[in-house]
Amino acid sequence: MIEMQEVDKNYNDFHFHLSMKIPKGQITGLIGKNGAGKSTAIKLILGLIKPDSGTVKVFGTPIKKLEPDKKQAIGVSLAESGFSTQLTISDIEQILEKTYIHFEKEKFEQKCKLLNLPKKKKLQEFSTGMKAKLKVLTAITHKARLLILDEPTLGLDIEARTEILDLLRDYLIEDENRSILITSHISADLETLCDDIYLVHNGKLMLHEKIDVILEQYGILKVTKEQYETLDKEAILKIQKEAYGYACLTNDKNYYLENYPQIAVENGRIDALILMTTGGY
Ligand SMILES: Nc1ncnc2c1ncn2[C@@H]1O[C@H](COP(=O)(O)OP(=O)(O)OP(=O)(O)O)[C@@H](O)[C@H]1O
Repeated sequence: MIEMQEVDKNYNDFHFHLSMKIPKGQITGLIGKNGAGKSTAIKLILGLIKPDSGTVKVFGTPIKKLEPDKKQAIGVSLAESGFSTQLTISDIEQILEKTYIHFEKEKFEQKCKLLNLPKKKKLQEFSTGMKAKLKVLTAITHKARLLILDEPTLGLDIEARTEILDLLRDYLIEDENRSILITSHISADLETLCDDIYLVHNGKLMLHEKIDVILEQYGILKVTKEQYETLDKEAILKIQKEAYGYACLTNDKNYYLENYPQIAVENGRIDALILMTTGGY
């Protein structure tokens, strides 16, 4: 669905370099702290900015050369909705109807009701949650095969986040060949949604792993200075100094659970992974 090969983009002192593959039927999470390069990746994929070198293909073709019907098969949700704040949902519905050949009007209206989105209010009167839901809704209601979502749950409370994640799950249930690329800076939401995770930091790939592997095999060992001295460090990826001793990131927690029963081992969670992989030594 998406293939990014050895792509470079330089902004003053920020150097982005990434290769990434998003196959059919998979939800891929692109995660990293603020300023890691997530939006840069999305803009490169959508052809909104040009790479300095490398290639980006969507459906096997550089985005600028995509035929119109293939462009219609991409659903996008970016930081800015692209709609004037003077518009209402009724206005937007008409725009979507004219823009997309496969616009699903009934589904759009039904979901607006379900999500309590008012049809007659102008966007400028919408809350953050309402705007976020509308952005995702416009991306999923024209039978897109690929969704590209930049921080769709940013700044939302748990209820609004759950509603958005449910929309995305329903979208995938409708057709298992669909794919989603979703970015987030710190979010446990992605653990329940994604199949695959790319973790970026300072424009570079720090980790690419299946979510199942992260949850089953990654862990953080909490060790005292004495325990640290005798610890087998073969499967330790990162070490961080703590008040009690050290926190050690491993991709083989079961080895430590079996061989060092006295050591406390926390399960690998995405938030902890971001902190450990981008800090420590
Ligand atoms: N047009 C631009 N000109 C110069 N620098 C830019 C430009 N766009 C982005 N950058 C820089 O690129 C870096 C990565 O920004 P990017 O928006 O991709 O990060 P991000 O991971 O999406 O962050 P956030 O979670 O805060 O949205 C930042 O240092 C940013 O200042």
